[in-house]
Amino acid sequence: MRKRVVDGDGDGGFAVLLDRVSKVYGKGDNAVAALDSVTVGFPRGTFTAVMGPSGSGKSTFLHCAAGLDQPTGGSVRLGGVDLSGLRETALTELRRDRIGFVFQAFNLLPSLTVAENITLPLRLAGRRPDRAWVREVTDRVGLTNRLAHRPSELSGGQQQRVAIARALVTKPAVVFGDEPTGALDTSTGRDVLRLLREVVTGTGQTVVMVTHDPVAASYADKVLFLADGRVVGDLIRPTAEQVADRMTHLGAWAEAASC
Ligand SMILES: Nc1ncnc2c1ncn2[C@@H]1O[C@H](COP(=O)(O)OP(=O)(O)OP(=O)(O)O)[C@@H](O)[C@H]1O
Repeated sequence: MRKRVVDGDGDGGFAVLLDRVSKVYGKGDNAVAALDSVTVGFPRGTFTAVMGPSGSGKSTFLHCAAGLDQPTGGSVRLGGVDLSGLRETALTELRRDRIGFVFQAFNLLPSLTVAENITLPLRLAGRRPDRAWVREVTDRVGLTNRLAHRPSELSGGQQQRVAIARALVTKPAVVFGDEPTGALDTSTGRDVLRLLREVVTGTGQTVVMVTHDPVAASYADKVLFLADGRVVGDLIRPTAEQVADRMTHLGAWAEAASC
């Protein structure tokens, strides 16, 4: 029997809920099933890392969960709202108001100052930035004395902290990270992970992060393992060693499966 997530009151405490989500790229002989009936819920106020071998479907998973890409089957619910029922404008608004993104490559606008980059999502939404809130967010990421600088005048870690402040400024329910520490050195990466951890512990927001790094994953409450577009296991309160061990086995399994 297929597994189903029971969702009593609309979202049942889940910030994001994927129910039998599939994604097939291409058609006929060229069809690739990047996600194969994935059912998983992310409870509010939790930090989840998503891991798996190259090509296992992590990016596709993140894009479908965040409403950046449409599944070919199943449904994604964000805060109780079924994304497949939304028109493009409503989806854009929902993403803007309820979701924050942090990417490996920071994706800051080089010609804008730090302050302008951070408040950009508010201005795009036609909302006047609340000075006290912007101050609090920049304080939290430790950038208050850099507000007039351009991204090129900052280190990689500082640029990623700007990106995190930009992701938090709309007070999103969920922050999605796509390898947020991938371009950073070890100690700067740890600062960013502590910050993401704080987002969950301090304000009860939900973080879902794709990573290749077992140490990064150990900052999460739970690690979800993907292989061949399916969820093949998880670890609760993982240590880096446990994650690395599981990844080694998954990697070997993926290699054997592709032979
Ligand atoms: N636009 C696309 N068209 C066709 N196939 C695609 C497309 N995007 C991804 N795929 C395929 O879907 C599968 C999953 O890809 P995805 O990028 O989600 O994996 P991943 O786990 O994020 O990989 P990596 O760790 O290497 O970034 C792969 O087999 C990939 O080749």
